[in-house]
Amino acid sequence: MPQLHSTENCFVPISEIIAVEETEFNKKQRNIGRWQKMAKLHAFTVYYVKKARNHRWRCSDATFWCEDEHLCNQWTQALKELLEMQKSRPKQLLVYINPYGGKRQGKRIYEQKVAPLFSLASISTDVVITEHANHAKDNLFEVNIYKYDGVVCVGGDGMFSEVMHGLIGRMQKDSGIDQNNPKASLVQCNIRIGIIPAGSTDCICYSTVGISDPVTSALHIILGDCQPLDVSSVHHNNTFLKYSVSLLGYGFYGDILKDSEKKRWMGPMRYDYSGFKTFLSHHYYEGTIAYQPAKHTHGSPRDKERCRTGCYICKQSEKQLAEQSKERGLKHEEGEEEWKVIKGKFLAINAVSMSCACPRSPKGLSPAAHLADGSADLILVRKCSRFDFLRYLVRHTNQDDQFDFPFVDVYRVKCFQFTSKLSEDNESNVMDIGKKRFGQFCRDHPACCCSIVNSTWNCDGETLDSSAVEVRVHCQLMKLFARGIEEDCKDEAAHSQSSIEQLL
Ligand SMILES: Nc1ncnc2c1ncn2[C@@H]1O[C@H](COP(=O)(O)OP(=O)(O)OP(=O)(O)O)[C@@H](O)[C@H]1O
Ligand SMILES: CCCCCCCCCCCCC/C=C/[C@@H](O)[C@H](CO)NC(C)=O
Ligand SMILES: [Ca+2]
Repeated sequence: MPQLHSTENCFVPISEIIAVEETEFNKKQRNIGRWQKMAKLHAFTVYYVKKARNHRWRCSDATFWCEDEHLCNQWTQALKELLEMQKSRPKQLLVYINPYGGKRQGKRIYEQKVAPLFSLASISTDVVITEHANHAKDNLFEVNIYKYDGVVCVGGDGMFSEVMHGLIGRMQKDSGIDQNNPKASLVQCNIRIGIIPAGSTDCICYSTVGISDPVTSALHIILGDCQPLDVSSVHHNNTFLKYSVSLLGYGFYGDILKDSEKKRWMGPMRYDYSGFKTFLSHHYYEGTIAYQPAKHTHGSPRDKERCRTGCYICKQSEKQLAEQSKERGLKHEEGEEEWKVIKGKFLAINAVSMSCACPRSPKGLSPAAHLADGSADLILVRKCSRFDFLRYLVRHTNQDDQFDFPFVDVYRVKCFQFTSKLSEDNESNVMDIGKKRFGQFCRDHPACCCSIVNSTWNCDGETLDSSAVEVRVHCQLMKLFARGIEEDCKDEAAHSQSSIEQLL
């Protein structure tokens, strides 16, 4: 009876095999004398995902060989057929590379680390190297997107945002939905986006995969992972401004972004420089926030549990969404629910639809936020001393609870509106013109850092023009090639049922 031998003893679920290839078996590689006397050997190599520490994935391989050519072919054929049955895997991808994102390494990263893996997995690609901002977004309105199984962006959060706007915008256009209507039920986008991180913050990649690593992300794309994602729409006066999936930040994060845009030449360091400058300036802003609590979801921003692969809370929201679309026509009760109103002076107003974990802040701005529960966490940091604000910021980087301060409030919301004091004054026409012209800072208290100019909104790394905004979370509006952060990758692999070892 002919036997199959292998170079490695390993246990690999079919779902984690990248490719199977016939191999030239090189006897010289094996320094065992008796092999020299053997008849011609036939071999095939299985490329598979090896899970390393900290959510990092690598491509590993094991070669199997035997003397019987027929047996070897049967194995190769059977494995290839099993791979063909993995229907969620992409075959054709549209790739956009921002050559100027982050440390300007996007093109090199794609060519050296990602393209060889896509080619190993027999994925065909159309690659566009962007020539200017909005190139990818505009292009997505022109190409036949329906022939692709997914769109990949190589760059940072800003590049992802472009691709997301292109895809969501295109879906609404093709379905006749008016994006300017803040109450419109948007059409879900089923074409998945893959992110190859090559930016400065890479928060969306980190929060959905657990690491910013191009090879890991490429492997998630190859395996055909699928992670639904909440998207917030931002409007001003019935005009659509932007979509957001990570941070919508007014005050501190808005000011950092505005300052850092002038320092793009610094690369990722610009955020540290502008962060320090903004921290020292200690500006706070007056305004009114009205929000509707997210009553449909059971979680709370103060939960100890985190959103992880297969998250129960996100699954519940998915079920609710499916029920809602079945009952289409029966309008749901958003308008009837009560609005809560908060007025105050704030150093930062942050609304996050996901944790916003990134290498700078590994647990994120709201560690218990969910990727796909149809809600955002609204974090209000009220006027406090510089020292207290520093304590708050430092808690983004350690294990302590960043919401455990008397000057920080957090709410899980499904929609909110913000109006700055300045625009309220403007609208009610009681604005003192002298204030507008001369006083950048509060004339009553010159040293109090109370800014009577508006801050701007940082929307996933892009500045918005209006300070008054209306924001609504659209549950699971789009999908990524990701699976959320895994609890413990190694254990999961060891417990999987479908494996080569079982087949052997
Ligand atoms: N060829 C290009 N030239 C100039 N700008 C571009 C080009 N291609 C894309 N962009 C724009 O560059 C902006 C920033 O890119 P990207 O997000 O990749 O890097 P980053 O800003 O360094 O990283 P992060 O967003 O993670 O902080 C994007 O908003 C995108 O619109
Ligand atoms: C004195 C210690 C201060 C440490 C403060 C660390 C906090 C860093 C938290 C960064 C969160 C970033 C959230 C993501 C925002 C992105 O959308 C955006 C675009 O990439 N990035 C930024 C920096 O605005
Ligand atoms: Ca969410």
